[in-house]
Amino acid sequence: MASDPKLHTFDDVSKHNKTKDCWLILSGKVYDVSPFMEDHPGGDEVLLSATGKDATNDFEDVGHSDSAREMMDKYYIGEIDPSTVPLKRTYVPPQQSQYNPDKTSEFVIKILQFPGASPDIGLSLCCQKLHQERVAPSLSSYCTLCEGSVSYL
Ligand code: HEM
Repeated sequence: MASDPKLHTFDDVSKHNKTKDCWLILSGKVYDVSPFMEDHPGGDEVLLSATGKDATNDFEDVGHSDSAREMMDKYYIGEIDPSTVPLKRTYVPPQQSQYNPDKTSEFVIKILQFPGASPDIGLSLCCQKLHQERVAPSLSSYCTLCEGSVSYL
């Protein structure tokens, strides 16, 4: 009767992350690829960078051949205990910073002060967007983009 495969914890597998001691997790299985490091056609560095995580996607992205997949049996040493694998982190986007009209004014002034800036470009502050139009600056005007009355700097 075949014995049950050895169950490895994620932390235990992750400790094997050196050139002469390298274990990988691929599709729930654990491989000790230490004897293969020098011979791996993709080099040893990619194997090292695939330690300490589920490397299935990295392995599949390369598009390994059938013969590469057959070779894997030689290095199989057991299964990963799924309950020990850390949950995937979800990306939480940083909070949008609040719009600060003062900063925009500073920005507009900087543009206007930019050497070589054409004197016939007026920058409107309508809708708090920076619409740039080739108009002669005047105190107030009508913005065709926002369809509203605006002031030009
Ligand atoms: C037990 C695990 C692995 C075995 C037996 C293995 C075997 C092989 C073999 C035989 C090749 C030659 C091309 C082919 O026949 O597909 C290859 C290429 C390659 N492998 Fe792996 N590999 C393993 C894991 C990995 C992992 C985890 C990575 C991580 C990204 C990786 C990255 C690469 C790369 C970048 C190449 C070169 C592809 C190219 O230049 O076309 N391999 N591997």
